[in-house]
Amino acid sequence: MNAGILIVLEGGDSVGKTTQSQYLDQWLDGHGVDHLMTREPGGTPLGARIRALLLDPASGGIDDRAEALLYAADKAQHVTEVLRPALERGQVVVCDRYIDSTLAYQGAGRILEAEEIRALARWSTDGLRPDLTVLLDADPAETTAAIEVKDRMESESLEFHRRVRDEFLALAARDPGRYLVLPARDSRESIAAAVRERLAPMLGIDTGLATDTGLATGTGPGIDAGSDLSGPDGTMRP
Ligand SMILES: Nc1ncnc2c1ncn2[C@@H]1O[C@H](COP(=O)(O)OP(=O)(O)OP(=O)(O)O)[C@@H](O)[C@H]1O
Ligand SMILES: Cc1cn([C@H]2C[C@H](O)[C@@H](COP(=O)(O)O)O2)c(=O)[nH]c1=O
Repeated sequence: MNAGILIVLEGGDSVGKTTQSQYLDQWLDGHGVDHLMTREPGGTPLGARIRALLLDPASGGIDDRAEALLYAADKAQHVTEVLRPALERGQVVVCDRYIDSTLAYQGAGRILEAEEIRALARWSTDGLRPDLTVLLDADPAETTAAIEVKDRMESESLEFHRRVRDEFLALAARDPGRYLVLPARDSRESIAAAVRERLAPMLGIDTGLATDTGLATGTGPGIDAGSDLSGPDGTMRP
């Protein structure tokens, strides 16, 4: 039985998961919520080495099933070493990618047998499911295709990334109570506000304002230069 809450950010490559993780991290900090930010693949020392293998274009033609098993190994280690202990401590855990990435990329993207991939994902995570998945949705022609230097997964075809997107949307449609689906090319701040609005009641945060950022005016976020978090005068937007 977990005392904590597992929130997952999902979506295709370059849809803005890291950006939204940073907003969320700052909001949780601002409200004094004991939380942990992590990601897959690469949320453990072993996972970091698996991630490097999986994403390096020099790894070349990794067999599809070998790829699925490497992602599964990363998950198993991450659940045991990081996710379960944090949830048992009662922390709010925010994870950049989780099971749905396996179902979407290995299942739909690589066209592996869906039931086998589901079983592998369940087994590797020891049945640990997210409390909420935030799916950032965008046409990969606008996101993945625009990446200048691509890793091994990002280098897959547009058709591959379209299958991935369609599977993410299908997973969300099957279980709408556990998903928040947001258009990934809306403004960064409006996406962050929608995430906060959904999470506040789950976390018992009384924001007072739906637009609450959890940040004091004038505290600078560590978000990239493309961010629209700060207003024209450098202060936080309300
Ligand atoms: N809402 C948005 N609208 C337009 N551009 C955005 C938005 N959010 C983030 N970006 C930009 O898109 C790029 C990718 O963002 P980010 O790194 O957050 O995505 P990601 O999903 O974490 O990527 P990856 O798949 O590599 O992990 C960055 O240049 C970022 O500034
Ligand atoms: C967890 C997981 C990830 N992937 C893919 C998705 C991305 O292309 C990369 C991870 O890169 P990011 O910069 O962290 O987004 O790996 C996957 O295919 N299967 C998975 O289970």
